[in-house]
Amino acid sequence: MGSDGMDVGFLGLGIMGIAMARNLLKRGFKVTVWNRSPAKCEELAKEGASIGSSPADVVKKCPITIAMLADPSVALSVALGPDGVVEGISPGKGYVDMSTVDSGTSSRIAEAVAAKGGDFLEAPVSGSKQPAEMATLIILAAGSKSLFDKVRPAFDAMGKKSFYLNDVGGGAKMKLVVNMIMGSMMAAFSEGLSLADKAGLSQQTLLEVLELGAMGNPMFKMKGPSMIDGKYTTAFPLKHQQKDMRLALALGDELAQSMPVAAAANETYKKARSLGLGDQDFSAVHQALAHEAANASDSAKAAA
Ligand SMILES: NC(=O)C1=CN([C@@H]2O[C@H](COP(=O)(O)OP(=O)(O)OC[C@H]3O[C@@H](n4cnc5c(N)ncnc54)[C@H](OP(=O)(O)O)[C@@H]3O)[C@@H](O)[C@H]2O)C=CC1
Ligand SMILES: O=CC(=O)O
Repeated sequence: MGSDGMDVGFLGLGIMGIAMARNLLKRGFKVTVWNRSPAKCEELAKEGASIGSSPADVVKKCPITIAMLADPSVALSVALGPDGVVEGISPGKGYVDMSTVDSGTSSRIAEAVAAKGGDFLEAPVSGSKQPAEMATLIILAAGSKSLFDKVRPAFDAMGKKSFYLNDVGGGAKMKLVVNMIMGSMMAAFSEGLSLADKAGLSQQTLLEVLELGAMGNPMFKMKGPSMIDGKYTTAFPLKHQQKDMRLALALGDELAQSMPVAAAANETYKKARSLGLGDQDFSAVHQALAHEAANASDSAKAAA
């Protein structure tokens, strides 16, 4: 399916949003963008985008508006705040929020959009900076089925597979489960690298052993070598991974689902944030463990 010159609004040009909006432009969509920091809009304007003056302005200009924003409080303020999305909604307009948020946030936005006669779809994505650039995201949509069908060409321009997961909440919850697993895996991987190092083993050999067996996976393969070098170039900011752990744990609380592994991993991400690592890649959780190790060895020296 092609774009047929379809008009789409795009709010939020962070690491993910700028790559996704760029793919829409490349596939022939007419894109109107808005971002809190205007410099990023200028960058896309050079590639053919129009710039809206506020979220409400973008929604008024476009039949469908997509958002990719930091977290629940930002998603709520951009949707419901002054000059926000809901101010621009009128019957027939569609709003697609692709940010990773909890289902309660999504439902509040859905209700406000519906009250103005609009359609709402939540559509968080699995896949990081590179899949966003390569248009290979996995899209986890839920909400209005007719809006899902209408926005499908745009999803196809940004991703490799789109799931329709029924009522609002289905996409948000699926994304949180997936990222809770990813965050726990990364924390365990970081502990393993640190333990191997302390045990006098080659971390490089550990990577090779993992890769050859059933635990081999693209994430360890891609992130492992730079983690060994202590480099954490941001693709998925650690502060967002910790937000996802927190939201997944809240879902577990609500459903009385025991999640001891995720709870322990969350503590490590919190520690990493407290060390000022929130804007680095989530693999910098490895640094928090190195910090613990350095502190432990300082205490041992002091006690000796
Ligand atoms: N990076 C990744 O690998 C992935 C991220 N996600 C999720 O996608 C969403 C976006 O992620 P990502 O692009 O990495 O995040 P970034 O932190 O790079 O971008 C966040 C976006 O939110 C905007 N924003 C932040 N605070 C405010 C505010 N107070 N008011 C208005 N706008 C604001 C930023 O604007 P400004 O430019 O002005 O700061 C920016 O456009 C998050 O929910 C994240 O969890 C999902 C899959 C992968
Ligand atoms: O949310 C992050 C991702 O890589 O997916």
